[in-house]
Amino acid sequence: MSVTEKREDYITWDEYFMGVAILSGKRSKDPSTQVGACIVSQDNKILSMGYNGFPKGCSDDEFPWGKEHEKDDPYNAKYFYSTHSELNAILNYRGGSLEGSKLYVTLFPCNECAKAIIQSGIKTIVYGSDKYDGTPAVNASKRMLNAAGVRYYQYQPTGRKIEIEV
Ligand SMILES: O=c1ccn([C@H]2C[C@H](O)[C@@H](COP(=O)(O)O)O2)c(=O)[nH]1
Ligand SMILES: [Zn+2]
Repeated sequence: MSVTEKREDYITWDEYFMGVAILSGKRSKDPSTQVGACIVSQDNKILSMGYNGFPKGCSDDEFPWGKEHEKDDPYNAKYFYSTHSELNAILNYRGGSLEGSKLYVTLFPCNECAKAIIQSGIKTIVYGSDKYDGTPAVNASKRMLNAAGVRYYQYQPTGRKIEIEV
């Protein structure tokens, strides 16, 4: 029997782009927090993706992944070295302007990412976790995003399970 009706259980744009951001985060080698990002145009085209990791040439096997020495020995902790997923997504874009685009990201952007987001022209952020809400970095981020008129809202999970075999 041939099927002629349109499928109705296809995923929404938000599920699609947050799903891509989550999948991108699966590339991260960070043992504690994996973050993925996906930048989308106003007409729903994926422009760029990124995840948190060390810059090119900085070996995942040689640079430190720990965070416990953050205060007493920052040289041997990850924070000086990891490029955040949002910044990687912005830097990975080779097509020109990101003006008016939308960012899907699995963790609320820090203050450093907020600066890059604002300056690149991204106008909307859809974020997943806000686990660092209330920290100085996220407070500063929200302060700048609010001042710059960048809209942000938390992704509401639909509970849909998407299984892929790779
Ligand atoms: O805006 C952000 C903030 C953080 N990240 C990355 C940077 C690190 O690799 C982890 C955070 O590690 P913790 O162990 O949770 O401190 O997340 C990011 O990509 N974007
Ligand atoms: Zn950041």
